[in-house]
Amino acid sequence: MEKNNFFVKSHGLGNDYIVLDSDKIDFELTQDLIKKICDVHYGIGSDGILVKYNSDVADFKLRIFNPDGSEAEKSGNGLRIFCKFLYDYGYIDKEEFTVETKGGIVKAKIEEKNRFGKAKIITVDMGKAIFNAKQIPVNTDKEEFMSEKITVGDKEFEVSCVSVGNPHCVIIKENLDEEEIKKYGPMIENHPLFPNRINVQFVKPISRNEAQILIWERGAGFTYASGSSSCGVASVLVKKGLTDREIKIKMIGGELKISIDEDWNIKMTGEVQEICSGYISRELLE
Ligand SMILES: N[C@@H](CCC[C@H](N)C(=O)O)C(=O)O
Repeated sequence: MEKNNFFVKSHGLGNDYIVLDSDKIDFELTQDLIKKICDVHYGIGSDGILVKYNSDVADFKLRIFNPDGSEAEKSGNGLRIFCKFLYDYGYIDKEEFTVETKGGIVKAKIEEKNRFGKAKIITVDMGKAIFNAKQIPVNTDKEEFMSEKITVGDKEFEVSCVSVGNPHCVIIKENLDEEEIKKYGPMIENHPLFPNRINVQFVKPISRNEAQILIWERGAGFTYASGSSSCGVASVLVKKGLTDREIKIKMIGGELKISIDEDWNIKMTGEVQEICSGYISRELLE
């Protein structure tokens, strides 16, 4: 196989990722190189990097890197973008297949194609919502960490934590303020309660089936959308009895449909779009 350092950049609702095939790159993806590739001025620019590997337990294996070089267990937009790449670039001709991630094996389904015959709307079975504090993980003796007050800088927040493969800290608000999440998001992400750091969401429930959210992503910062955040928020809203089990999560970048069954299995459906493809320059790699 030719190692030509081919990449594809796509976005899911403005949350953008670069996809690489581990068999087609001739460089080591170090933390410094990940930071450089994700930087919009010195690299290609993206909210993260997705790398394809072969799997022994699923059709494919995916590793997900944040722009600070850390590795994430799961990513909702990342998974839909990765599945589009696999389908569009002929790695698979079935419309349903499985992907191994650090946060578990997921099932994906291409629901709708665009006028070019490429994948457009994808559903991913994201796995189960986990509320057990140790598994999230949260540094606490409590069994779950729901509706708990924590102090962050000069402010107190009521937080509810959940894992959907990766960890989330959900805060229900009457009004959503971008400046506020940009100020407190990084402090909550790095709070001593969260040994693996955490993704942060501010949520305004709108109805039994809709909520608006703002996102501060672990390792990435303020993003326009996040699939796993949408799943985390929906799980907390259902657990608190604030919404039904079919919920539309609205973000700056667009909407995702989330559905959660009685056993806390989560399904996420939404769009993806390719931005560009190319070859990473030798000059960037040296
Ligand atoms: N954008 C993603 C989440 C990516 C991983 C996250 N930053 C983490 O470290 O857990 C999504 O769409 O889910």
